[in-house]
Amino acid sequence: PSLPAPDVAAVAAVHRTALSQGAPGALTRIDEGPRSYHVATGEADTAAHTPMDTGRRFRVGSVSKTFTTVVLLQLVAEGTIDLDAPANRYLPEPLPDERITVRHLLSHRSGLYDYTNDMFYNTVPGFEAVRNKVFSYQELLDLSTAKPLNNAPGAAYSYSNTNFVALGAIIEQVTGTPVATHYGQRIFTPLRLKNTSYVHPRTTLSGTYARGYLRQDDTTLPLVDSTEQTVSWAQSAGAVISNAKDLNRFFSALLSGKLLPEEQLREMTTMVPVTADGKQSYGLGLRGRTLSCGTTVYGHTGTVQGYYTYAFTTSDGRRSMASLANTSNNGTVNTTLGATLDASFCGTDPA
Ligand SMILES: CC1(C)S[C@@H]2[C@H](NC(=O)CCCC[C@H](NC(=O)C[NH3+])C(=O)[O-])C(=O)N2[C@H]1C(=O)[O-]
Repeated sequence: PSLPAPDVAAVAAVHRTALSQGAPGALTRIDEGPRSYHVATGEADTAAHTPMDTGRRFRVGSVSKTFTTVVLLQLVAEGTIDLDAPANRYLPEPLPDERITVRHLLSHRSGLYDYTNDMFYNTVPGFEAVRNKVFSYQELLDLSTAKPLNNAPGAAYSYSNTNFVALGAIIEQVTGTPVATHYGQRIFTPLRLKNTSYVHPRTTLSGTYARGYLRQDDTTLPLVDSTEQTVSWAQSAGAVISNAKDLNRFFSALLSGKLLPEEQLREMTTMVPVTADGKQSYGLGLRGRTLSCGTTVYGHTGTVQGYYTYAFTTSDGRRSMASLANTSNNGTVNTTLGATLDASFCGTDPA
């Protein structure tokens, strides 16, 4: 069944609301076959007063988790990794519970504590303390395993960056190759994602990009320019840089079966509800959202200092949308930006 046309006016209204709530700028790009729709609002750089445009690159945060999942599941398809094996079979140093499997990591059911809870408890001091730091995977895993598991492995969904740091460590341990090489060879190059990169631990963005602005916990204080950082606290859990066109191409290719064999795509899109209303779900490195019109879209969200991202596509990959607001530590903006999904896929503003 064909979807109603995107409501571009509603997308623009969502952007205006996000700006009224503190975002310097916002962009949304929708792609459907040869057609693309562009909405850009506000500023990409508040010092230079550079207007936002939909071609600009940005830090995608946890949307990186879906890229990591594609690499991992390609290794599963190649017979290198067994989804239901203990993660400890593939890690250089063991996690504290042998029952944690690779699948638990991909579905946030391992119970591993998320070290960013402590790292960013105080938003700006926490960020300033790590923005130029380079961590090893093991240092991040050690921060997590210093705390008890949130739940017994497999017993519950508990989202944790630690899971995708462990998966990055597994990829590098079993292949002897950095994740950056796998992202490039397996995804960026074949899909011609010319505006997508993994440059950890470099702190700068290349090409044309949106600057990111972190709101302080004391919201009366000015925004902090958080554009330059290593994102070493996240790496395979959050350090990819991309733009809206590339994210749309990535998620369309993924859901239309161009990146994974059928068996692995089926595993990835086997969704488990994670909200009481069942409208939000998680599969393997993939979020599902059932929208106001009943359409379910698949993708991921991202929160990294100065950048909120939504990147989703339809179950057949025919229509994709990527939205960015260049601020963070502002839950109101993050929730508001999510309404671009309904405007883009349901053709209505849910308000
Ligand atoms: C589950 C999430 C929301 S959090 C997770 C990951 N991002 C982080 O873990 C960063 C957390 C701190 C970010 C910071 N917040 C604070 O410092 C608050 N004290 C800010 O807003 O810039 C990502 O991305 N995921 C999002 C996701 O998957 O959507």
